[in-house]
Amino acid sequence: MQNLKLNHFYSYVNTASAIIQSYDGSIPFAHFIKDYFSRNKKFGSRDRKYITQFCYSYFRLGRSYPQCSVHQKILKGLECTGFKLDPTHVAVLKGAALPQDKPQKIFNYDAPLSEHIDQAAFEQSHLVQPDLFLRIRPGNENAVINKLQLSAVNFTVEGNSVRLPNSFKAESVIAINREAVIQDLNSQNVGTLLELYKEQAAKDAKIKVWDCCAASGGKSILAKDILSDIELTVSDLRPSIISNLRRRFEEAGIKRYKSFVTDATKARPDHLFDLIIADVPCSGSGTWARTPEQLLFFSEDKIGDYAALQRAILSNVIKYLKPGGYLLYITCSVFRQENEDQVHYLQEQGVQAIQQQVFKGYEIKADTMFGALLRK
Ligand SMILES: C[S@@+](CC[C@H](N)C(=O)[O-])C[C@H]1O[C@@H](n2cnc3c(N)ncnc32)[C@H](O)[C@@H]1O
Repeated sequence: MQNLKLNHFYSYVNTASAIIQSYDGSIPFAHFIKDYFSRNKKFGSRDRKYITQFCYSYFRLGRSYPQCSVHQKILKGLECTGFKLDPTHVAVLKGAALPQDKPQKIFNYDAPLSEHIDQAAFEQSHLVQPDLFLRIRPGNENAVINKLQLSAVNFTVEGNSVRLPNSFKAESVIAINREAVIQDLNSQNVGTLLELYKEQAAKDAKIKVWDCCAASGGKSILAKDILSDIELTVSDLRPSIISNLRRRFEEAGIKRYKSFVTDATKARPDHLFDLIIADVPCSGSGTWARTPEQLLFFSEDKIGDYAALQRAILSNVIKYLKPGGYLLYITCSVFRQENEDQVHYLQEQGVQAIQQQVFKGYEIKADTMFGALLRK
């Protein structure tokens, strides 16, 4: 990075600035910039890498420096993310100065955060991209570790979690979904609540599990790996999501399950469940170090919309819990309204909280998640 020729540096700042100014937040920035490069073929892979990095450095500052130009914010973002700027770099600002103060409004929302989240540390964590994580599936520990060793990538292993550099193409080395799943560390750690369920739940019959917001089935595969012998039902809102899930389950070797397309606020499954997993749609605010454009484009009033949708899903699905059945509520949000307040709401409906926890990712280069295990 620091060997970058000055004329290239200036050109990348100008291009990143133009891209940022044409982006309106309506699609993820990763898709937007991919599309931009596919329309603008003159950029080689090195150019694309730098321009992308320059754009993300800008977004990582969130709403800090509202008085500054896009060029100033790109340079300040680079400085805050470890690029050593000298006066020749700053010359691209054509006489304007680089702000000297630290970024103050990276995560600039008034809504209260969940308990025990260190606001300052959480805010600063957005300057760093989280790592890539694999969860090794049972029985594949040696195979996965051997393959990673042969690939010469730098990695660390803790239990069955593997931490890798973000640029690593895991699918070129590992049979993804069969041997290991790509899953953020704290999404994996939510599994501790499934372990708790396993300790507490009756063991006399096959556990009936409904993953009511299944997406491509990350939590279902986790549940299958932890609870083993389950009768699994999955559902989500759109057919395309369920067909992705089917593909993934095939790779994962999960053959026996029921799937259907339904709105979980209105779903009417034909039987009751021992365990419902509600990994609900949410602000995603615990994951914005991966998608820092959200720091600029997410508007606070959407928190209430998500909270209302979550409540509608919860108030419907708890009807399909057996008496004594368990609910695993999960978000990747840091906002109290989507987390503890929803647990409180469930308690008001007569569902008892067994354990709730913020899985903090901001000090360990991972996402922040919230999970609660409740019992009807
Ligand atoms: C956080 S994601 C679930 C992630 C998934 N559990 C995993 O681990 O990969 C939330 C999912 O809820 C789905 N969803 C949103 N609104 C819904 C609704 N009203 N009913 C059912 N699913 C919904 C979305 O399509 C999305 O796939």
